[in-house]
Amino acid sequence: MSDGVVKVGVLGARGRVGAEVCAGVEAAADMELVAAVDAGDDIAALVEAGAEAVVDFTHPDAVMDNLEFCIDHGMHAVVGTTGFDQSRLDVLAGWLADAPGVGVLIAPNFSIGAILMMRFAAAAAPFYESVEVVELHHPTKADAPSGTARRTAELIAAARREAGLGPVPDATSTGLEGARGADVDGIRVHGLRIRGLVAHQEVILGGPGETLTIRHDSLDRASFVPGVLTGLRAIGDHPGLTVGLEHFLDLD
Ligand SMILES: NC(=O)C1=CN([C@@H]2O[C@H](COP(=O)(O)OP(=O)(O)OC[C@H]3O[C@@H](n4cnc5c(N)ncnc54)[C@H](OP(=O)(O)O)[C@@H]3O)[C@@H](O)[C@H]2O)C=CC1
Ligand SMILES: O=C(O)C1=N[C@H](C(=O)O)C[C@H](O)C1
Repeated sequence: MSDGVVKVGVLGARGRVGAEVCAGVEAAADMELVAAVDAGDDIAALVEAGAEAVVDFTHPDAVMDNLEFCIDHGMHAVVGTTGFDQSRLDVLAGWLADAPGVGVLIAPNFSIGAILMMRFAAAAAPFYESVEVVELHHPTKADAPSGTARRTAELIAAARREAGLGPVPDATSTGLEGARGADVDGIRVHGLRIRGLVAHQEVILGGPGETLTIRHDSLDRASFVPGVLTGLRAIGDHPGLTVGLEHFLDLD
């Protein structure tokens, strides 16, 4: 980074998103792709290649070991891989406390539209009695519900609490288990897995006589790349743990 060119390593480089990220880094004038690592490769290649910042789009089961390695070796990390609950974030914060100067960005979604969708949903939440989240993805997705849906539900729940709203109305009903989706912080989240889809989400809010639907569609994984590059450009100046790309964007 000293000469203004970030030396980047990518973990999950042969995956659906990782391959797009490699192409984006190679096309960026202020970055150099020094290591492309996938399952079965030696992660030490990142150190040997002199990577300053590492992008991780791997798997929820792999990402913590990868991050421990990166932090131990003084490399910043920009992470799209999902599966981060509070206990994982606490572990990361603990590792980072022993690695001054190292920055890690965890972003549930790198697409600008998804970030705005979450923001709009949180802004609308105090005005509606009812709200549910529906995420729709390709059937080879590793996790359910999506990281974005979890984060959206948490943001909505926080906005409702802040506004003094009670629980969403829902008669205690009997029926098939699962029919009402998952409960994330009191907000119902429904996951659909459909061949042909990429990554999509609707937030449906309702009050007396009206509904508001906020929808975002990632139609191509290229939608995640500009956000990843933004994260790579910013992470060296943000030591410690950052959750959400919105902290590196000028949205106000
Ligand atoms: N935050 C965001 O904006 C986005 C996040 N994601 C998330 O990113 C993750 C990856 O998604 P996607 O690209 O679709 O998944 P893919 O399965 O297409 O790609 C993951 C790649 O990582 C490889 N891999 C697995 N373990 C390791 C490891 N320890 N080291 C290096 N490489 C490894 C896999 O190899 P193999 O197949 O052999 O296991 C595969 O090539 C998921 O958690 C997904 O939810 C996805 C899109 C956007
Ligand atoms: O696996 C995916 O594809 C995606 N994962 C992320 C998530 O779980 O939110 C981001 C986006 O939805 C695509």
